[in-house]
Amino acid sequence: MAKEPVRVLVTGAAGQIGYALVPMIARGVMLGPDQPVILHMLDIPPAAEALNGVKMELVDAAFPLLKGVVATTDVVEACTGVNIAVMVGGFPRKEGMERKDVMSKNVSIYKSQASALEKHAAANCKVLVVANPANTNALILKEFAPSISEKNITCLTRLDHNRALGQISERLSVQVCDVKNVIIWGNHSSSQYPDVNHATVKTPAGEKPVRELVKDDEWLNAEFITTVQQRGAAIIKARKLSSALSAASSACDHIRDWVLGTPEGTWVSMGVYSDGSYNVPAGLIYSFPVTCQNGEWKIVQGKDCQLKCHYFPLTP
Ligand SMILES: NC(=O)C1=CN([C@@H]2O[C@H](COP(=O)(O)OP(=O)(O)OC[C@H]3O[C@@H](n4cnc5c(N)ncnc54)[C@H](O)[C@@H]3O)[C@@H](O)[C@H]2O)C=CC1
Ligand SMILES: O=C([O-])CC(=O)C(=O)O
Repeated sequence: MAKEPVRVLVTGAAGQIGYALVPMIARGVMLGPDQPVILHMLDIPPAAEALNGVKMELVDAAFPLLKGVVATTDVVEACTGVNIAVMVGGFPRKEGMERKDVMSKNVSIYKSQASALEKHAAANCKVLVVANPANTNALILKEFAPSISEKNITCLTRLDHNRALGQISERLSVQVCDVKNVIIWGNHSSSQYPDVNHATVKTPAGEKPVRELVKDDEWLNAEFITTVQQRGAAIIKARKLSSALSAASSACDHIRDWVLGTPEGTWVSMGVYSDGSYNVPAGLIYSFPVTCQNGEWKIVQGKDCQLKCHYFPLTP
């Protein structure tokens, strides 16, 4: 029997990431090739015409899994009945800005959208915050939507996780799908700590530690880390726009693994509500290694890393 459609909200849907993300969702990249979806797209009134253009293109693309499109500038209409909310709407940072520089612009947006989600989303709605500063916006959303379970509010650090996998794969000339179990600790900002100390590569002789194969601790402890930390800025410098394609793809990875589960023996990085694990103060939204099963994430324990403390002063 065909599955019931899942309603997926994308805020900022007329923007760069939105434009890359909505066709991925409609193609089944986020929720699987047998899961019908109804897309809810929200943007602000000045972007209404562009948003309508995106809706027209979604119709024109004739996606078999797409069972409906709500394109609106009304936050209540956008949030009503949604099962998954991907919060992309906001002001992006430009060249030369840190992510914290867009905080004041984005905080007020997250307050009002939190209330609408709390009142109108489906019970158990899962929320992924992408807009910067992502950890802070997620925390604000949690504050202003107190009845949404803290287990259901997350932020995107999967892009940083994927960037770390990509750097290792390039360095070793191996397939990215053979590299696993990097960890992004902390914030989606330049204070994050990309950690390869538990990461492995699948080789014909079995799984080998990344450090053993790279054989260059100096690179792993310095250039690798700063490359991942600064990758967003490098893309903005090159494109004059933020990393829309990879952010959209990573948002799909984040929700897919959360809903459908992480593969056996593999963890991923997600910004989640800290329960005090690894001495991270409870109540912060912090990126940890997690595994997912039955629609729930769980922090992987016992992967302490000595270097982590250097990155502890959290900046948004
Ligand atoms: N967490 C991550 O890994 C990444 C996060 N980002 C962040 O994602 C956000 C979106 O980036 P882009 O799509 O490149 O920006 P964009 O400027 O192309 O699109 C943002 C969209 O949000 C809309 N918007 C503004 N205020 C809104 C509101 N109150 N309600 C609904 N929509 C609203 C704008 O009209 C625009 O269409 C930015 O904050 C960016 O910094 C970008 C890349 C990676
Ligand atoms: O760097 C930015 O502002 C956009 C972003 O978050 C990223 O690409 O990681």
